[in-house]
Amino acid sequence: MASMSVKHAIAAAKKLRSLQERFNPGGSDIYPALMGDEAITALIPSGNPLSVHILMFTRALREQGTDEQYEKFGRRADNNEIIGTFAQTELGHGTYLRGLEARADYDRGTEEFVLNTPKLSSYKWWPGGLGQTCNYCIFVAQLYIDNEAKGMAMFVVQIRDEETHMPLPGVHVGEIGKKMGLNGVNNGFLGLKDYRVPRLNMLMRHQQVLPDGRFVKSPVSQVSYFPMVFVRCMVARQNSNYLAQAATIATRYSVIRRQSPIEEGQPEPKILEHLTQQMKVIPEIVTAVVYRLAAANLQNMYNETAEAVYRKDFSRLPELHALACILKVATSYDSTYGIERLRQACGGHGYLTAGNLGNIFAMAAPACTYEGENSVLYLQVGKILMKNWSQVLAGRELMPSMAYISECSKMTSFPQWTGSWECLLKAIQYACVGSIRLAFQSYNARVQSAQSQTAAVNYSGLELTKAAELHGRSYVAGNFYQQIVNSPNKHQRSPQFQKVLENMLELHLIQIFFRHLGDILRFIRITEDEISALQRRLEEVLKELRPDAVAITDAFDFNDKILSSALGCYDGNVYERLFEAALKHPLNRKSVPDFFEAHLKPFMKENADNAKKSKL
Ligand SMILES: CCCCCCCC/C=C\CCCCCC(=O)SCCNC(=O)CCNC(=O)[C@H](O)C(C)(C)COP(=O)(O)OP(=O)(O)OC[C@H]1O[C@@H](n2cnc3c(N)ncnc32)[C@H](O)[C@@H]1OP(=O)(O)O
Ligand SMILES: Cc1cc2nc3c(=O)[nH]c(=O)nc-3n(C[C@H](O)[C@H](O)[C@H](O)COP(=O)(O)OP(=O)(O)OC[C@H]3O[C@@H](n4cnc5c(N)ncnc54)[C@H](O)[C@@H]3O)c2cc1C
Repeated sequence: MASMSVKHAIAAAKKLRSLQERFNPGGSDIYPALMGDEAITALIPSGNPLSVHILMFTRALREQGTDEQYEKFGRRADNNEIIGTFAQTELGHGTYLRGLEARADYDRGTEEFVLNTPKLSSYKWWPGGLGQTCNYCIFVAQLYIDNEAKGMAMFVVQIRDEETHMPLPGVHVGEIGKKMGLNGVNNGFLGLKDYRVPRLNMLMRHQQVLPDGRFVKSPVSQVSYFPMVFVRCMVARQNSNYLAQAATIATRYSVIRRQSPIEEGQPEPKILEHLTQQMKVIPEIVTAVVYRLAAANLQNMYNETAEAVYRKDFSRLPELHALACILKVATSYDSTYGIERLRQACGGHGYLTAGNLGNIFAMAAPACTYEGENSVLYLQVGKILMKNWSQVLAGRELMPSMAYISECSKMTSFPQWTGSWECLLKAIQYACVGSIRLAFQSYNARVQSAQSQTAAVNYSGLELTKAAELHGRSYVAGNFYQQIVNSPNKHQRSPQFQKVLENMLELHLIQIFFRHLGDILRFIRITEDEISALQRRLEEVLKELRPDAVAITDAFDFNDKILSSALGCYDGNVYERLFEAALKHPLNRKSVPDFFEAHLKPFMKENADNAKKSKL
C-alpha cells in the first residue's frame, strides 16, 4: 500500500508541478503546493506519504533556517530533489515538548553536533513518511552545550543515502506498523547513535550556536513552534474539506434512497424528507461551510504573521497561536463526529467500503490527535483566556479575536431576549465570558492557595476546557455572522443566494444554541416559550434548506474520483455502483469458495456424523 501511495503521490506531484508552471510560472507561491497536497491527499485514500514533506519539512527549512541554509537544503526540498519529514514526537513523548529526550551535544572541537536518541523512549516515533519514503528529516532535539540544556533546536539530518536509499551509519529507521487509517503514509521510527552533523545543520534563523560554542538565544522561543502552527491552520482547512466530502455523499444518497412512507398509503419518500434525517445531514453541510470560512480567515492571518515573523516582528504570534489551537480543535472534533453522524445517516450502505465514509472518517479522526492533542490544546487556550481575563480586569485592550470578551465583561446582565441572530450570537459569547470568569475564580483561588500555575491549570482543567470550547464557538459563529450579514461583497449576491446564506446562519446559530443550552441557561434567563419558539424555527429552517441541500453540496464541486463513493456519485446510480463494487470482491471470483472443501464441508460433515452417533 505504501509503495502504491508513493507512486500516486509522485505522479500527482508531477502533474501539479506542470499545472503550477502553466498557471503560476516560476511562482514560489505556497498555495499550489498546498492545493497539491490537498489534491494528492484526496486522490490517495490511504493518505499522502509526502504530506509532512510538503507541509512541514520544506516550511521549516524556509522559516527556521537562514537564507544560506535555505539555499543549501530548502531549494532542493522545494524541488523534491530530497524528501523529508518533521521528526519531533518520540515513543515516550508527544505533547510535553520540554520532555523530549533526543539530544544534540555541541562538539566545538569539530564544530559538529552529536545526535543521540539515548533510550528506546527517545526514538522518534510517528513522523509521516519517515518509515520508508524520506531520506532527510528535521530532527527536533534538546540542545546541550557543555552538557548544559539550552532548549529545543531543529537539525537537518540526512537519514538515507541519496543514491541507494540505504539508512546511513548510526541510523535505525523503519515503519511503526498498521494504523486504523492513512496506511499509505508509512509513519516511521528513527533512532540515532552518535550521529554527527556539521554546526550549520542546526536551523539558525532565530537562535544560533557560534563556532566557539556560544549560544545566541531566540528573541521569542515560541517561534520554534511555528511549523506546528501552520499545520494546525491546515488541519482546519483540511478537516472542513473531509466533512464537506462526507456531507456531499450523505446528501446525494439521502435524495436517492427511498424508505418508510411518512403518510399511510403514500409512496416511500426520499429519506431526506424525514425531519430527523434533515437534522442529521443539513447541519453538517452548514458546519462544513462555516469552518471553511473560518479556516480561510485563519490562513490569511497565518500568512500575515509569517511575513511579520520573517521581519522579526513576533507581536501577532500569541493571537495566531490561540486561534490556530482553537480552530484546529473545533474543526477536527466537529468534522470527526459529523462524519460519523453522516455515515449513520446512510444506513447499512454507509458501512460499506464502497461508500468511502469509513475511510473519510479514518482520514479526519487522527487530526484530533496530531499537531497537538485536542484536550491539550483546549487547556492551552484555557490558559491564554486566563491571561486575557487578567488583562480585562486590569482594563487593558485584548487581541481583536477576543475583543468580545471585553465587551461582554462590561454587561451587568443579559439584555431583553429577542431571539434575533445578534441575540443568539451574544448569548453564546455571554456564556463564554461567564465560563471564563468562573474558570478564572477557580484557577485564581488555587494559585492564591499556593498551588503552582501548572497544578492550578490541571485542577481547573474542566472549567478551562469549557471556556476554551465556548470561545471557539463564539469565534466561529461570529465570523460566520460577519460573513453573511456584514460582508462588504454582500450586495454582489443575488437575493436568492443571500437568503440561502441567511438560512444557513439561522441554522448554525440555533444549532449551537441548543448544543450549549445548559451553558447558556447558567448565565441567561430564557423562558420555555422563548426556547420553544427556537425549536419551531429549527424545524422551519431545516424545511427551508431542504430544497437547497443538493445544490449547496454540488457547489463544493468534488469530482467523483475525490469522493470515491458509490453512494455519492454525481449521476446518482447508487445501486448499480454498489453492485458493481460487490462483484469486484475477490470472493465473488468463484461460485464455490476454496474454504468450502478445506474447512466448511468437513466441519458440517463432522457435526452431522456426531448427530447420527448421538441418536444411536
Ligand atoms: C490544505 C492542504 C492539505 C493539508 C493537510 C493537513 C493535515 C495533514 C498533514 C500532515 C499529517 C499530520 C502531521 C502531524 C505532524 C505532527 O503531529 S508534528 C508534532 C506535533 N506536536 C505538537 O503539536 C506538540 C504539542 N505540544 C505543544 O505544542 C506544547 O507543548 C504546548 C503548547 C502544549 C505547551 O507549550 P510549552 O512551551 O511546553 O508550555 P506553555 O507554558 O504552555 O507555553 C509557554 C508559552 O509559549 C506559548 N506558546 C506555546 N505554543 C506556542 C506556539 N505554537 N506559538 C506561539 N506561542 C506558543 C504559550 O502560550 C505560553 O505563552 P505565555 O508564556 O505568554 O503564557
Ligand atoms: C496520523 C498521525 C501522524 C503524525 N505525524 C507526526 C509527524 O509527522 N511528526 C511528529 O513529530 N509527530 C507526528 N504525530 C504524533 C503526534 O503529534 C502526537 O501523537 C501528538 O502530539 C500527541 O502526543 P502523544 O501521542 O505522545 O500523546 P501524549 O502526549 O502521550 O498524550 C496522551 C494523552 O494524554 C493526555 N494528556 C497529555 N498531556 C496532557 C496534559 N498536559 N493535560 C491533560 N491531558 C494530557 C491526553 O488525553 C492525550 O491524548 C502523528 C500522529 C498521528 C496519529
